[in-house]
Amino acid sequence: MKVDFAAFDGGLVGRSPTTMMTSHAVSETDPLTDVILCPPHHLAPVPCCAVTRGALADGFMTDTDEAARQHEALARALERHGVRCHMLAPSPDLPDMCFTRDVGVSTPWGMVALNPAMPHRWGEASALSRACASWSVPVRRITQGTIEGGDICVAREGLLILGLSGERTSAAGVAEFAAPFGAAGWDVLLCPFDADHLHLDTIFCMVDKNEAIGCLELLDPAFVKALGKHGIRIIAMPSKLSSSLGCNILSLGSRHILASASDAIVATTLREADYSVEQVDISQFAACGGGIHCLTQPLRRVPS
Ligand SMILES: NC(=[NH2+])NCCC[C@H](N)C(=O)O
Repeated sequence: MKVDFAAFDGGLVGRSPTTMMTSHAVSETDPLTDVILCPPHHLAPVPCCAVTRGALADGFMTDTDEAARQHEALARALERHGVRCHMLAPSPDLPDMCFTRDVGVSTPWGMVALNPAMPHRWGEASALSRACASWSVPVRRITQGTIEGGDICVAREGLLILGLSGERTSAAGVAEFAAPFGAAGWDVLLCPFDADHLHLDTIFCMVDKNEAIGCLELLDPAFVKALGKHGIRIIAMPSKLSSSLGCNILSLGSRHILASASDAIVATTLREADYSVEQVDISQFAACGGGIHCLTQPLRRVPS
């Protein structure tokens, strides 16, 4: 099937020569081949999370041109690593739409369109479903409760991790999303955390099959212990990275990491641990509550 990217008015349209698109991921750290992004044409600070409320109190206003430059640089960094970027068409009434992570997840059984808790984000899941239909990518939709992608970590084959702050992701959303994983024999670990941190991915992200970075003091001790039992080690990061979005990284696979330029400690620590790290400036997005992990929705990872 030939995909007509001319139908989209996103800033980077036409960059993906893909003819056949597939949604598939069994981990957060297998080599990434395809990602869904959305240009930040209509990015605006919505006072729906602690970080953005703080930015607004400090007088922050989005600089649309700068946000577009930063997003282009992120897309270029992904492409340099061989990742194909598929663009959603940004919608003027969806100010958080560039945070594509939150509205869909690729699983071993294909794409799941999620059910965001925030009313201003409901239209994003429908937009994703429409784009997937145009790409002939089948989509299953969550219908019970709420669940956002920042709380979902398909850690590795056999292990699903779900964040539960009680604000964005609900027990009913977790139950529906986790059901196929449980049925396939996967372990499901829940990580309760303080809603001030918005999503699990602001305080915990996988960097390799058996390794994660995390703001250790903000993570539930029982969760940390359970991860240890699964052989997953957490490289501790300072708690302040939750609000700077520094912990919110993307694994490109094979120990290659995209990280924010804001916090040198992530890059330094990971390089010392034998990762290669590329840093990009995402300050416009961080002020709106999201980082690199939030800006990227993996569509396909190929198990190494
Ligand atoms: N996966 C994430 N941490 N996403 C951040 C989303 C930020 C967005 N302003 C919201 O509050 O919904």
